[in-house]
Amino acid sequence: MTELFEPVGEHDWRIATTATGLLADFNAAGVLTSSDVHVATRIGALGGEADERVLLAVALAVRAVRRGSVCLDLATVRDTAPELTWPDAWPIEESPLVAAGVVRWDRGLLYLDRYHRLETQVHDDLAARLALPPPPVDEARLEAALARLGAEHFSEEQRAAVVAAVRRRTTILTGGPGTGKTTTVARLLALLADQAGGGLSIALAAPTGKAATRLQEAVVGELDAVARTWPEAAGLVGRVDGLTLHRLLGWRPDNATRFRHDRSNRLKYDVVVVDESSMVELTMMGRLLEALRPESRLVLVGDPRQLTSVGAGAVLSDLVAGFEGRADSPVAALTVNFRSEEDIKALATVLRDGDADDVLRVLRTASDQVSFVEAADQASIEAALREDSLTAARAVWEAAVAEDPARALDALDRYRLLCAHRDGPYGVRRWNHLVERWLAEDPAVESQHVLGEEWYVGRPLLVTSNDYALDVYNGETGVVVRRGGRPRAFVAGSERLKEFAPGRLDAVETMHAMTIHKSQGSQADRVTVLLPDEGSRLLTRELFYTAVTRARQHVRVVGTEAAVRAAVETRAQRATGLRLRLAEG
Ligand SMILES: Nc1ncnc2c1ncn2[C@@H]1O[C@H](COP(=O)(O)OP(=O)(O)OP(=O)(O)O)[C@@H](O)[C@H]1O
Repeated sequence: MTELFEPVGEHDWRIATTATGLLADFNAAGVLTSSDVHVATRIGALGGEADERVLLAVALAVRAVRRGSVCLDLATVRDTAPELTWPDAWPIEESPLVAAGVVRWDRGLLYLDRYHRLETQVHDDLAARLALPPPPVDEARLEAALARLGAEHFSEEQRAAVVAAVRRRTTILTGGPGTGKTTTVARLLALLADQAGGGLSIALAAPTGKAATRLQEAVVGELDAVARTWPEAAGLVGRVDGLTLHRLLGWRPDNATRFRHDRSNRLKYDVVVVDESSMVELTMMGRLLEALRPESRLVLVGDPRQLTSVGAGAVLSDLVAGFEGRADSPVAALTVNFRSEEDIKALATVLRDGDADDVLRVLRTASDQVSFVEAADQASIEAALREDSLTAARAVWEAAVAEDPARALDALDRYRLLCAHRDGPYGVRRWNHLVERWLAEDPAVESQHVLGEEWYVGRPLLVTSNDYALDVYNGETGVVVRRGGRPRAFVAGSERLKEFAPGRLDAVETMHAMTIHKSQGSQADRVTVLLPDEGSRLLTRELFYTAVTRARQHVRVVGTEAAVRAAVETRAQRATGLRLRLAEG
């Protein structure tokens, strides 16, 4: 799908007034922004390249990175805007920019040098890990430990996955929600600790604080379950550290892309598990791989069908596709969903297969787990959303005025309204305002606490960036709760509820509604997915799949048939070379 902007006049900031020739044409047509043009022009000037076709390609490569790709596929780039006049040839190979290493031409893909280095590093570090001799395994011990894990709640594919993972230093454990990834990780840790005789240092990491907290809690809970048949298991595993990837690698105040741990200062952990790996961008994967000791174990866990990272790359889905068919593939896939209701699973399956008619059929089949509200105009959408959103907000508010933060946070996890956009008629901002208004108008609610007050009691919160000083992390959720007559903010942390004077938290948003991107790594009992209109450039199959799979008991889709079709038929495509490199291995 084309992403173009409509210049609003000759002074539009997106128009590069100094551009000429092809760059000016593509800028005026809204394909390139002025910053794409300026970066390409500057690179051309520094590298001695004046051919406007090469400069156009460089500007398109800058644009590609801006939109999440790692490189530019020149063979297909014309599809971006077929109506424009494109060069007949791309004289990239002879360009002095390639000779100088400013850009890279590799397997028919054009890279800015930084991304080429990153992608190559990720590939090479992974390849080096796979080439190491496998870790020693005490087979008799493994067999005895497997017997102690029992067979209950332990499927054949889960067993196969843990056994394969014990024998490898690197494992990629994939599966949709509820397929037992966390259960499998807990059992794997028990087996590894047993092999080592205890004393393993274990990090459970995730891209967001919320996901890291969830992983840690779930693993500890699963180890308790394991203790029913193997009482020593939890003691053998010992302490597990749940932390964000930024924290694991050692965040540095002076540098946003470098960390304290790197190739010269490796991580001390024996085992590093990374959950929600689909959200890990190429840069972070590169930093993680270089910081691991070669002999340590790495377990990447995630669902490759979910939305990719915000930053460039699609690492998890590249790894899964790139290793397909390779004898040394470290991928272990879990396919059976044990948690969601049957109809939600059916919807996720047809979405994965990508037939819009099937998706519509499942949506329209009567079910108490899946419903479809076919609504196009704002009044009908508001009418459809009001009751559930208000009921959920009121439950949070009631617990908050009752001075009960734990109940308020629990109420927050019962329901989620998900939007694709932040702004506009289908955006989080508008729906947050609407729910606040409904709450204020509700006779059961003390309205003075809602309208006109930033820190009103019952305000649900979403933390939007890591704050190491306050110990709050991106993705964590909270509620403003009354305490001693005053509002206090409570955020759910890994081990405890964290309490703050409200004004101290600055990177928070109201969370009556949430973007689908931000919802990754969390689930709620009931989920409403508000689809934007079919022209939205955010509408993709991956987005829709991610939204639907957040629901445990009920998912309601609100939108039009055209929007459903557009979502199912549009793939979130990113150009990367990682899967090609891996497939060649
Ligand atoms: N083999 C099994 N038989 C029955 N129930 C199972 C089995 N494996 C896991 N479960 C249960 O299914 C639920 C989901 O498991 P788990 O949380 O490990 O999945 P997950 O893949 O980590 O899900 P998510 O990514 O959504 O958190 C849990 O309640 C777990 O106890």
